[in-house]
Amino acid sequence: MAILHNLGFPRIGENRELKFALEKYWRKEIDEPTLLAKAEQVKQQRLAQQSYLDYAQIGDFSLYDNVLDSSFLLGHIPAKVKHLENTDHSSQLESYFAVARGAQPKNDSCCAISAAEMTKWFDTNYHYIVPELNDEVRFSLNPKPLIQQVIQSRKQGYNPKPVIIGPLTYLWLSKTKDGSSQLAYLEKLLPLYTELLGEFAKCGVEWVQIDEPILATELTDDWQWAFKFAYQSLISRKTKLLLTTYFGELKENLTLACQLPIDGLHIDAVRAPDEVSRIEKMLPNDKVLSVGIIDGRNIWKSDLTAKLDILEPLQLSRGQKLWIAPSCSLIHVPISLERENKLPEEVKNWLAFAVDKLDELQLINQALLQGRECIAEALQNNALSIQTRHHSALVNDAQVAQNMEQIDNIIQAQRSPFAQRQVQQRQELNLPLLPTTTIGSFPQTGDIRAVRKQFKTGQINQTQYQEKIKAEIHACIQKQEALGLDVLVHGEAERNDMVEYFGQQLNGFTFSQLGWVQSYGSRCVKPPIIFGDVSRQSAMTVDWINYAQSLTNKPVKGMLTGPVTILNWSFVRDDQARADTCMQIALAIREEVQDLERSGVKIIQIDEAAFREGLPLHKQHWQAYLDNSVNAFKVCSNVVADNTQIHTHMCYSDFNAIIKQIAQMDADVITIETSRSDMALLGVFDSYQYPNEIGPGVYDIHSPNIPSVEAILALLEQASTKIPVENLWVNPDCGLKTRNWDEVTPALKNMLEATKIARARFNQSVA
Ligand SMILES: Nc1nc2c(c(=O)[nH]1)N[C@@H](CNc1ccc(C(=O)N[C@@H](CCC(=O)N[C@@H](CCC(=O)N[C@@H](CCC(=O)O)C(=O)O)C(=O)O)C(=O)O)cc1)CN2
Ligand code: MET
Ligand SMILES: [Zn+2]
Repeated sequence: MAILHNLGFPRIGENRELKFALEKYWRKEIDEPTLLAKAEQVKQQRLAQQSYLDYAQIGDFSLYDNVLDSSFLLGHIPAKVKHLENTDHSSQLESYFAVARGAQPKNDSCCAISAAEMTKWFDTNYHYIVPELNDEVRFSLNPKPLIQQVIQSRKQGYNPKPVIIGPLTYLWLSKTKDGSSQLAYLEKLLPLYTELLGEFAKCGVEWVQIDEPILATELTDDWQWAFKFAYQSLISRKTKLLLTTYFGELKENLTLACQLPIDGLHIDAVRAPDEVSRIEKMLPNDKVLSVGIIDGRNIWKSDLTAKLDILEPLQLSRGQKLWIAPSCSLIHVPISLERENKLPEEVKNWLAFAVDKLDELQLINQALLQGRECIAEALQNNALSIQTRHHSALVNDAQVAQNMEQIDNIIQAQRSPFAQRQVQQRQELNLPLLPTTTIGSFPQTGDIRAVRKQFKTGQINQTQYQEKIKAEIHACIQKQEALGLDVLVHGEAERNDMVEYFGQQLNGFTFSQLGWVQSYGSRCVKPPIIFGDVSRQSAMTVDWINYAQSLTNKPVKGMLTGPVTILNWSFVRDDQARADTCMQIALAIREEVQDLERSGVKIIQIDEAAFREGLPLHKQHWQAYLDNSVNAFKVCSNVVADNTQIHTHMCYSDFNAIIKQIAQMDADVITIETSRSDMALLGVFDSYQYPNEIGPGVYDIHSPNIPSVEAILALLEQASTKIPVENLWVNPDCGLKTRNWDEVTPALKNMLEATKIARARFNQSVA
């Protein structure tokens, strides 16, 4: 028998209770105790859902983000929010949310607090709040909230295993403004970890889970050395340390990980199956080997027989020291299949969500304890379900296979050089210097969602729904005209989500009803499930765009989501190469691009928001991913005439390593996220002399703060030092769907005002 444990569990609540409570709290509709009571209910619910595990994780719950929680645990709180503490009550919630979301000035204070930077958690669609390191940093441990949870869970009869982010991963995720090494802060940080482990020991904690996922990335010598140094310094602790790695192979860090002075090592046996036996040999026998055997990143049922084939020999060699768990935290998958009643039965039988995965773990453990015979029936059913999936008629489409044969030819096609296209597009569009636009979505108001819900539940019919959405589009166009934007959008009111919306109209996709996965803070997504060959049924966006264009003389952008993003934000079939699924999607989007162009649309935006996030953690795999991703974009875009302008949009991206490939995509205009990082990202576009047009986001849409004219102007000035003014566009960071109109209207007004001033200045300097 092995020890069963988990690394992390979804925290948004089965009915997204936490999301709704947070948003009510932010709107000041509920007070802090009510929010905390709701959070407590969700915490209890998730503990109960995992009650049969040998250890209960404590500390993997969070009100916003667990990296931000770590910052508060370590007393690493930006100076700009410190004045919010020590007010009338002792809670840190106000400063906590101020870091996460920014805060508006109060009557008595001067300025708005901008939100901290947010970025992607490794190669996932989860976003964390980036800790900022500077000379002012003074760490000071604040263990109370965590310790209280440990004590409480023990009282409830659980065996708590606190989860913390390890010191190296914490620093690696942090950012120094001047680009100096984060490792300079390690010595300051380590005593806090020692102290924290001491606190855990005092309340009888046996095991602490310490997450160091950066061991699955390429580490330079100084980081490798820092690992040895750091864990050596934690050696005198009284609790045992389970060091967890996940999301990939350890590769050149494998020996290091096996030799660290820790008590147990968790490895991702799903993404790095070939390393398991090497690690088993290298990891000293007195240490726990925790095998992440169930896929925490995807939703397919495990092949239990194959899993047992891996685990049984390990059990023989490692005995009591074998632990089993999902490969990584389960926050990346939905909670439970049980209440899903609209999935096609056949497909549902192929799936496992978080609690179903823990059930699989239990079955596996039973077989390890009593032999496979004792779960013979379960194994048989499992094998049957795996088999039917492979042979199902739902999965394989001969027409798609035939279309895919053309793909190499399609990729070869070339548009004219950019300089030539630019001339034609300028004639065609006749836009002013610094054209202004937005990224696509406008506020998804409660009203719009309520109408969609009414349509979904049959309270209104399709015509009524369409009329309502048309009215929204109409209002949205009018507002943009009133603001004076140059290139308009229809606003995406008809889309529940930029990926789900397309998936719903493509063959090969299916959807859960309640399969929400946290993306950041209170925001969730319901990733589509790609189970079969993908193809387009009919036009997906053309009527909406044409309707919007019929209302204005300004150009309206056609708005599509690109294949790489659809792929990266879906649960993807694991029975064929991801690259092939990606190309199938690309062919479908290409057809849509053709239809839009034929209908007279002059600008088509193909969003590749998740382009960077899909980059493999190891460089060795980059080339294949990037080649395929660039080709997929070309498949979508190289079909249009030179005077049709192709835009793309990317967010949260560190483009340094991939600028060459972004240039190869050869979009006529790219809009990117830069404002939270103060245009730092633009340096790379400059040094590479990125030849095409660029719209660096001039304000942060993830914060409710309204950017001032001066702030926008300053960013524009900064951008103009890196990018030729003739090639600059002016736009927000990202889509506006998460904001409300009271935030959007004044923000865009300021953006346009700043543009006016900038145009006057730049026109002068050009003349
Ligand atoms: N897939 C994806 N990933 C992404 C992004 C993205 O846009 N999509 N953007 C970046 C940032 N991440 C984001 C993720 C989610 C949201 C977001 O706004 N999500 C919405 C849900 C969107 C959605 O599907 N909405 C449904 C409505 C779902 C709903 O809650 N309906 C209510 C009823 C209406 C209500 O009371 O709100 C219900 O069923 O009970 C719809 O419009 O139809 C949310 O959490 O609130 C924004 C950004 C990166 N990753
Ligand atoms: C996360 S990228 C968002 C792009 C999309 N067109 C929008 O404006 O919402
Ligand atoms: Zn975006």
